[in-house]
Amino acid sequence: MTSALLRVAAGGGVATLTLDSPHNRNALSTSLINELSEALAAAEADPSVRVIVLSHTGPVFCAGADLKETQAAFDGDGTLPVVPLADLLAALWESPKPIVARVGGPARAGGIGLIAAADIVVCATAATFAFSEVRLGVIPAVISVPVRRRITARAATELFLTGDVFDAARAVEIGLVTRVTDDLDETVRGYCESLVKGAPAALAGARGLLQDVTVRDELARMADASDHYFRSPEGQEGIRAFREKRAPGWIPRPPQ
Ligand SMILES: C/C(=C\C(=O)SCCNC(=O)CCNC(=O)[C@H](O)C(C)(C)COP(=O)(O)OP(=O)(O)OC[C@H]1O[C@@H](n2cnc3c(N)ncnc32)[C@H](O)[C@@H]1OP(=O)(O)O)CC(=O)O
Repeated sequence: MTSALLRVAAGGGVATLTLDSPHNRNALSTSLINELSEALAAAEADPSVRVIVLSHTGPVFCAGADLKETQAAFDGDGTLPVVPLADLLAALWESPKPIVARVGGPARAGGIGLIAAADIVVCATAATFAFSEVRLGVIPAVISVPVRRRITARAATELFLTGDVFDAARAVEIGLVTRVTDDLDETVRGYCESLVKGAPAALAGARGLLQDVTVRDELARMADASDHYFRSPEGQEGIRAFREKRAPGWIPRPPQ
């Protein structure tokens, strides 16, 4: 399956799902999320596929939730992508097949959710990361579910609260990324060659050792929390400011 937003290629036991919406930095629209979910299900159902690679075209791995689509939802003409994103992250987390992420450039917010759900993450030296949600008036709710299972609590606290950009070396240090290299394709190929040597049922079982059964329920709860913040006055101001390319104007107020 190849569509307007996603390219799918298979060969040598590897299915590569390539985010292909470089004009908006592979932002996670509902359509792209649904296409990823369908391609993931197809790869899982195909016995010739032993390993799944998440990749991208363009300079950016993934800019997180599609903030322009989000605005359309506020205007009554669209949907928020957080519920389908929660379902996609649950499916990635529970997949019986190993997943390798090939990250050639920046990842932000929801894009880091995809990375955290992968088993092995190979990134370029120039890749950068940020949990930018609080700067937009929203929270890293859905993505916190896989991310908190990868990185230390100290790092999650610092990075979720500051929203600061961090580099590839820091991403390895905190456990988000497996390997930093400028030989991205060769390194990904090497991991895939190792993974296809494993017995399929044993690989699924080994992956299962690292999965915990609470993830799907937690993701559903976090999708509700995320939806709340996206629709809040702060969320709407942050996203409007992004669209209008200006700094948001936060109005201090007591907690709700
Ligand atoms: C899942 C949950 C929350 C979220 O995910 S909230 C989303 C948070 N995402 C961000 O804060 C990223 C915003 N984007 C950037 O910071 C930068 O674009 C970039 C990723 C660092 C790339 O920079 P670059 O300079 O290469 O590109 P431009 O900024 O010039 O963007 C080009 C083009 O793409 C549009 N765009 C970028 N990001 C998005 C986006 N997220 N949604 C929609 N569109 C995006 C940008 O507007 C430009 O378009 P033009 O029309 O050309 O202006 C919540 C939970 O976890 O629960």
